[in-house]
Amino acid sequence: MSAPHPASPEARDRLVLGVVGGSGLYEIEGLTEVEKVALETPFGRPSDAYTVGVLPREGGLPPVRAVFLPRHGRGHVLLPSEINFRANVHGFKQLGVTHLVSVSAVGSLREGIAPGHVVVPDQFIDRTNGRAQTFFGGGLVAHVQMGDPVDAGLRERLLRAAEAEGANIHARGTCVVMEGPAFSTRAESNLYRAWGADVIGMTALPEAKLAREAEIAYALLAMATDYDCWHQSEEEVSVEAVVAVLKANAALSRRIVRRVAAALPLTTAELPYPQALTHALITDPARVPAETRRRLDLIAGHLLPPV
Ligand SMILES: CSC[C@H]1O[C@H](OP(=O)(O)O)[C@H](O)[C@@H]1O
Ligand SMILES: Nc1ncnc2[nH]cnc12
Repeated sequence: MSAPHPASPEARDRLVLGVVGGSGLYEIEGLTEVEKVALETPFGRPSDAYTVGVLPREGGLPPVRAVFLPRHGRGHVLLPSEINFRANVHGFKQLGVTHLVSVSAVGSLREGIAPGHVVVPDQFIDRTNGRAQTFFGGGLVAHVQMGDPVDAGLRERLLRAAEAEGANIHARGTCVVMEGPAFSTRAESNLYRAWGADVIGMTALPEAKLAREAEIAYALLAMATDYDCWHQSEEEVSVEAVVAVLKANAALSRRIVRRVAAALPLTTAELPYPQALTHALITDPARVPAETRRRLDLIAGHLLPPV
């Protein structure tokens, strides 16, 4: 599926759903007209080939275009620190994705969030280090807003879908994103709890920041798998425990994604996405090097007047 340039009225109107699958979610169900698309981007190669197809919509509406990518690659071969988040998000943008649902396995930092529960966070705390956080640089500077890092409309749809699936839902929450790959120490886990954080993962950032720069609406479906290591009477987190819960979580997250797709409107007029770059660029366009213009064309080309 080739996407029209984002500056074209067609691209800014057509709603395309992206899904990035985390631990345990390496494919989604119900896609038809399936095509595998392997892409290169100016930022390198994404985690895997994208699966592009359509998902059914309810109410007799035509199906919605959907694009899936397993974040850690097929067979879960990439560490969180090895994921090329820029390439992944750029690839979604190339394929015309306007709304991105990110599914992630997280540890719970709260008694009331039990393994198997679903959290739809509205805030993040960034504890990653050394990851490329931006598409910008090389002579073009932008600062996007991150006060509300999650798209309100898409969050609402995730919540409604999770509710309809009978999930145990937490309608908001703060997600700490750590570098990993080792899980937290007990002192760190208790520190994050004292900061007011509710869940902890390793991948939602810089994914959410890059989606914002790419003007893609982003929301996180955080599937709790364990109590990390702070809980006095629960087993400390282990991959074995996470994987056991993940199996059930993956089935639930697939059903939630299908419900979100089924209820999506036809166009972005009804479910708008962030025009995050409109007031974010600060560089004098005349000073932007030609090579940087080329590299950032898909992300910012619609806002750079020709020189
Ligand atoms: C297998 S436990 C740790 C691993 O799981 C989560 O991955 P994802 O966010 O892609 O679901 C967590 O962030 C770690 O990468
Ligand atoms: N306890 C935990 N810490 C960080 N990431 C996780 N993903 C699943 N459980 C986790």
